[in-house]
Amino acid sequence: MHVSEKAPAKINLTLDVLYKRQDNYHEIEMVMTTVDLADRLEFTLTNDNKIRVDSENRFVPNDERNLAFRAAKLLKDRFHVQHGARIKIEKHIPVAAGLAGGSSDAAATLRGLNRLWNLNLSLEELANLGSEIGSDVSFCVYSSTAVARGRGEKIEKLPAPPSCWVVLAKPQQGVSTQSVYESLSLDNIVHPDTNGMIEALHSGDYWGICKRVKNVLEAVTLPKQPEANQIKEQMIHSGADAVLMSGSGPTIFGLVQQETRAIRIYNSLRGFCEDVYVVRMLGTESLD
Ligand SMILES: C[C@](O)(CO)[C@H](O)COP(=O)(O)OP(=O)(O)OC[C@H]1O[C@@H](n2ccc(N)nc2=O)[C@H](O)[C@@H]1O
Ligand SMILES: Nc1ncnc2c1ncn2[C@@H]1O[C@H](COP(=O)(O)OP(=O)(O)OP(=O)(O)O)[C@@H](O)[C@H]1O
Repeated sequence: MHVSEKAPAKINLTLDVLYKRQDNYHEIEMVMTTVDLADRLEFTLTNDNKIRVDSENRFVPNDERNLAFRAAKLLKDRFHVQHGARIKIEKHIPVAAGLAGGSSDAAATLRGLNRLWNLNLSLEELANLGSEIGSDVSFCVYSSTAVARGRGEKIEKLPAPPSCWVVLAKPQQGVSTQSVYESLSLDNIVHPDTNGMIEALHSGDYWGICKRVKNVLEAVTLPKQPEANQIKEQMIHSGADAVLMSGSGPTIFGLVQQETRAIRIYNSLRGFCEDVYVVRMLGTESLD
């Protein structure tokens, strides 16, 4: 028996850091949505009581370090599941990019195995379990549009942004999320207008959304990433409606309404950046 799940990439429309907590995580507030760049996962029921992951990607481990493996193990242990599963991951989301690829695979695994193993858990229960794996996993369980608070696990759903094109470009040099948070200076942060962004989403105001995109982690990552700066400048120069770094980076995304302009931006980046994509904004659950 097989089931399959789509694991979409997320982008941050805002990312704000409020303070550093006692547990060394940061209290954050961020508006996130999803784009139609997705990994595909297939789950096969096995009788051997084992979990096996196969990602066929040299940057992704297939053992217990894989976030999909950890999600499967968590479900299996917590609910005393006596079956096994083979998890095949077809990677399309670039790795260590700020697009929550691993978190989305973990979330898709929670949804997929919930079905394969007939556990009948709600999305809310899966999202709570997901927070034990990583801060972005709860959001990825819903894979819609939401404001995330706490360390990222408190999710309040929002309407999807108006339909548009999203150009994504990933510089070659990756970043470590942990070191980005550690290097952030909490003085002099210029905070995003999160409430304004939430209102713009409620009223379907595309230009209001574009005007308010902001990520405070850009201040850490961009000075160390000349390629990301070059991509940002090129996207602005080529007429993107809004340009921002996603998550802790280094991927830069641009929002565009017109397809012809999205393709022009894509072509202008291809000369110096290998990882460039043009996809549709998703924003709502479309997980099949
Ligand atoms: C940058 C974002 O991707 C934005 O969505 C997330 O905040 C990070 O999500 P993630 O990769 O799932 O993060 P985790 O695997 O939970 O944490 C990685 C590391 O990031 C730091 N971290 C993460 C989340 C948070 N609210 N505060 C933090 O300081 C911690 O040092 C942690 O050890
Ligand atoms: N299923 C997976 N897909 C991708 N990376 C994975 C997976 N499982 C574990 N990893 C490891 O996690 C690390 C981060 O990968 P990921 O693609 O999730 O980063 P990211 O997009 O920056 O995440 P985030 O935006 O949540 O910080 C990689 O170094 C990779 O080895």
